[in-house]
Amino acid sequence: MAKHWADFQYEIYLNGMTGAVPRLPTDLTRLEELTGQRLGPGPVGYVAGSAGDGSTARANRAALERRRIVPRMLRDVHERDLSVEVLGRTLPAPLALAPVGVLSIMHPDAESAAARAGAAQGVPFVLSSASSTPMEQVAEAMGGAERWFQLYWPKDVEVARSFLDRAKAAGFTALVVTLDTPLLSWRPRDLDQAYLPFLHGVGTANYFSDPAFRAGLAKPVHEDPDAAVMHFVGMFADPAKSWPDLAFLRENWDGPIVLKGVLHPDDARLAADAGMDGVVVSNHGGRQVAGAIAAADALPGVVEAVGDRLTVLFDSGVRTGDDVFKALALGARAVLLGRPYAYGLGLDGQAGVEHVIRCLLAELDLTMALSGHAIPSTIGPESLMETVG
Ligand SMILES: Cc1cc2nc3c(=O)[nH]c(=O)nc-3n(C[C@H](O)[C@H](O)[C@H](O)COP(=O)(O)O)c2cc1C
Ligand SMILES: CCCCCCCCCCCCCCC(=O)C(=O)O
Repeated sequence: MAKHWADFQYEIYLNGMTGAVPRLPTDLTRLEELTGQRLGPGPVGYVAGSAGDGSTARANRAALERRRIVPRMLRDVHERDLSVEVLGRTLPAPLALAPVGVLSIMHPDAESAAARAGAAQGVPFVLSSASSTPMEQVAEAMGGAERWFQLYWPKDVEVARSFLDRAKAAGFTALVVTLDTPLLSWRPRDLDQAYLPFLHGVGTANYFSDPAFRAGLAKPVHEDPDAAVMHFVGMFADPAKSWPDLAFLRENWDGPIVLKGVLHPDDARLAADAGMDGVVVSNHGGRQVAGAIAAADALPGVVEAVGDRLTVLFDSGVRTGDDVFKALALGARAVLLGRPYAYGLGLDGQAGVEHVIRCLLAELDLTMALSGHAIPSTIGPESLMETVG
């Protein structure tokens, strides 16, 4: 029998019989405010902030909230199974932890704690290129659990090749290539505080530990850290890349490749034509193009264009179990969760991330059951109604 994520609800109420209450709110939309009260303005601004005036991040929420679930009754939802097939693997639920860079600004245990939380709950962890912890160390913290590596495609081809080789050797099974960050966007919350952790050598661990990266330095990192930081800034991404360049990744990575940051159906078609395995429909949580289309509004068009050729994943704005339901109804195979787990980490380390995962999936499980769905594949466009305003 598959795990019933909703059992977390019983657990909480039963613990309450001894007077215990959860350490963190179970309404995950409250985590941002709580994090703001407990952590410094730099880290909180960096994580909670968005591009421009925040309109894309708001649009992400609005596009999900505008769509309402149409529950069905008397459909035998006693036994439920939330598992899904993603990139050739069976996941226990349609969820992965999105790549979130520089997690040490939230908690000293950073990516290792978040990865362990994912591993403990069976949820894949996607490690950012811009992590505070080298990929090998995160992999070790996870044991044999499912992990994917997110590539910020370095300008230097030897560093790119080295990242792919290291990720493969460290047991990362899928490559998630982020396309929407060839440059850092205009982020007023960070600009107003002149806050960018990378310039202090935080979030650069994969680079500073990389032999090909180090080979390009005149002096070792510890002797001239500022030069190492500037070397990182110069090679972090490459705005000159175009679609034919994807052949390099296909030649140098033998597992599944997923392109993250796709919003236009034609880009999704180009991804399929380039031999990719999937796309993440995402606007980077509203952090890159101010004024961009909401990710949930982009999802149906991408699914229609390539749903039969590629695995379509989704992120940007997911905060609740019903948001996950809506993304599935719009055609996503699974969702990636961003900021909420970073807040959980900031508030309570690994336990905080596990709390976030368990709340989200318990709410999804209950939303499915109460709407007449025992498995994700029965959820479809007819499960939603789009409302106006
Ligand atoms: C603090 C922060 C750092 C991020 N770092 C990365 C990153 O290194 N690589 C990447 O592909 N996406 C990164 N993202 C974007 C997430 O992977 C994801 O697309 C986004 O957070 C989803 O939106 P949500 O936060 O509304 O769930 C980052 C997001 C945040 C909030
Ligand atoms: C001397 C100033 C240089 C500014 C250029 C900075 C280049 C480094 C940018 C690293 C960005 C990592 C992004 C992580 C992420 O995805 C996010 O959303 O944040």
